[in-house]
Amino acid sequence: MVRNIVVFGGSSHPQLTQTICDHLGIPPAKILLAKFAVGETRIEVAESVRGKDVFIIQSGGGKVNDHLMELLITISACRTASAKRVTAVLPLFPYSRQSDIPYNKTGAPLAKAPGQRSRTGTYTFDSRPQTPLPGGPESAGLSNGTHTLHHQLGRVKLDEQRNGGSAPASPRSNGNFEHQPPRRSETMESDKSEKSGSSNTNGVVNGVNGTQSKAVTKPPQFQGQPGYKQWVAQAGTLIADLLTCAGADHVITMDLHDPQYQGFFDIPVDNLYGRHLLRKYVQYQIPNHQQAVIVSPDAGGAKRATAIADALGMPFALIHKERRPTQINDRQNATMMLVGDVADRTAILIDDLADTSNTITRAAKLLKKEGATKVYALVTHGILSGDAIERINASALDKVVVTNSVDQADHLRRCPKLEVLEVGNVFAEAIRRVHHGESISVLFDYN
Ligand SMILES: O=P(O)(O)OC[C@H]1O[C@@H](O)[C@H](O)[C@@H]1O
Repeated sequence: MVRNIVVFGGSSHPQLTQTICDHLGIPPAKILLAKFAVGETRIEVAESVRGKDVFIIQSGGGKVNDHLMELLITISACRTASAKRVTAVLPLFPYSRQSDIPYNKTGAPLAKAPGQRSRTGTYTFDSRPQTPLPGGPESAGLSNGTHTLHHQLGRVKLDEQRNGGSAPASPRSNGNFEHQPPRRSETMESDKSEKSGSSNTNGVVNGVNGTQSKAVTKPPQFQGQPGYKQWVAQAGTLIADLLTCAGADHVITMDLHDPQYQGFFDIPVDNLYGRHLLRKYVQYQIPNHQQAVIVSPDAGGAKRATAIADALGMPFALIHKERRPTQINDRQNATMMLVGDVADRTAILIDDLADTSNTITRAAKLLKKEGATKVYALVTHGILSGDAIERINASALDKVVVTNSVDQADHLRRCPKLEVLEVGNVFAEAIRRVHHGESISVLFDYN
């Protein structure tokens, strides 16, 4: 039993809080988690935290924004109630996929404005916004791609003509854009002149009483320039700032989507590894694992997957997500291509998280097509939002193994292919070591 420590659990995962407290030999501290009718979060810390080492357990997933707000308010409450230190324990760190480039399920920045598709045609993640260069695009050597500035402008003009409008901007001879001067229809004359006056060609209005007043010119409408992306939020820094601003002194988490996200914080962040659990599962639960092959479903996860393959001396394969328009042949599944050999082997997909499960189910389809006899997906964070469970049930996946960094009770009921690994003991040990000021590097030792 550890002393002078207080562990609170948010509403995201009460069962994990209980498991952690059981390992620590203390009961979860009393806290009232409620809501006003309007939906605002209301917190009451129901026991003293003065001079105590406080740990607050709250995971991402589910109602992620509510959980985050609940965590921030609880941190703040403990801080103002004179806690000695406040540690936020986030088994799945919310918003960690938005630490750098904005995320959507195709991996592309969320940069398309509604209706922009028709203007930019086959604009893809790999297409760079083309910076206009002096001397025109051709002379600047931009004409070798299919998405040259002129090509895009041509499309814009064509679309505008079809729609009966005019192009939002016209290229000058040097390839730059300029605002078109406001047309007559865009000028708004003063009420008085509208009612009783007339305007001359200089935009000067003659009033009834012979006085002259200037026409009020409507400011030109803002028009995004073709080839430039809309501004998109990068929430990672904001979330880091919110946690520290609320009063967190320390963060404990697991398998951050981007490990470099730790650098966004100016407080210590312990990023525990879920891969130990995944590796042990491969080693002890998958028959003839030495003949199996570890597969990363994308290049971003290759390091994570090769760590397991190397530790167990297993072969490795990679699925390359092709984001550019490409020729589809036998070795491609629409936009996925396998690099490596899985024929007549068990394939084991390793990933940090499954949200919609689109990635792992599509990867499984490709692997079976490439001759894999069985496909496992081993994933640290089983978020499994929306119809992810139905997708898994209908997929070529034989088994999906996740940790309980996110509550899996409902998922387990609905998915016969699902198996859950316990992370409560890992977090309990990290909390114990942090509390006693012991090194936690042993939790990072891989072999
Ligand atoms: O396809 P879903 O399950 O929605 O998203 C999971 C994927 O999105 C990535 O960020 C993860 O690393 C994983 O590869």
